[in-house]
Amino acid sequence: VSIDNKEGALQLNQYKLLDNIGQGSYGIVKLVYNEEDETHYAMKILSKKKLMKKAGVFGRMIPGKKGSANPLAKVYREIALLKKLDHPNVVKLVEVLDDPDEDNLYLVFELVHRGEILQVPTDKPLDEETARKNFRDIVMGVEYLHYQRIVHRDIKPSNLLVDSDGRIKIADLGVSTELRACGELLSGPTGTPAFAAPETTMPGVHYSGTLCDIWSMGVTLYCLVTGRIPWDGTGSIIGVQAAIRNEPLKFPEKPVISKDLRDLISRMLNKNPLERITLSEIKEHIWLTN
Ligand SMILES: COc1ccc(C(=O)/C=C\Nc2cc(OC)c(C(=O)O)cc2Cl)cc1
Repeated sequence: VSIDNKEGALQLNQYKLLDNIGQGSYGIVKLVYNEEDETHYAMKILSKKKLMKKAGVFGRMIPGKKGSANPLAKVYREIALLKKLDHPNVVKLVEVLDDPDEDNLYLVFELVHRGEILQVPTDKPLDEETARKNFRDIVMGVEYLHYQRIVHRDIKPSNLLVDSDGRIKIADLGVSTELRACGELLSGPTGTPAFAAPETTMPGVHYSGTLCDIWSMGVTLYCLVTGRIPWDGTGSIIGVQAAIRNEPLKFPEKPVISKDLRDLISRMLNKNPLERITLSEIKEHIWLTN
């Protein structure tokens, strides 16, 4: 990876780095311009040191030594898997730039032109017709990920990107933390507290990752049509988790939410994962089919 400073803009190989377009716990996402194919992309910049800490291994990375228990091997395997994912409602990883001697890892994704679906909180939530169109895309994308044995574990509006023809692509496929293979039971809190299922907040409780994604989709759908999160427990993480576990779901007076949509959201936000609506049941729900 050659880094140089052509006329003040940072250049990585054939990519000219432009504005910051995304920011999160994972790092940053920059708009980049590929001079070879004259196309813009989104480049997510990850720190290997941070990844290693998250992968639970400390100390120095052994650069390129064969067969070494290279702590980033897991991350590289995950990236290789993500490169194979191909679905219209999932962001497309096109290239990974990695210089063994450098701390940064650069993931190049196809640019999803209109960016995040909605900032929360907002006083301009989506109308139900738009939310229905968008949610159909989200359901298809999540169904594909679950089929590929990937549990997202951090579904929320900021990870839902809108492309130029209004279609939704799911982002943050988990490479910034350990791979999510569903089927295996998971434990421990992950993702964003306000969007995390109650069962993930109980210490030592093992839970099914796919059912947690359904919960997060429910919180996300609630956000899309109300502009707010359902439980905000005075802002502290413990407060949010307690509210999610104990407080009943309430809908605001305004905007008015249809009976069918309230029914669907309530079934996705069932605090008991075993009673929660499943993906195939969601696909048959009257709010999505009528
Ligand atoms: C206003 O115009 C805009 C156009 C595009 C964006 C944008 O792309 C933002 C984030 N992007 C991403 C984030 C990811 O993780 C957190 C991943 C991933 O790791 O899967 C992939 C992508 Cl692309 C923003 C504004």
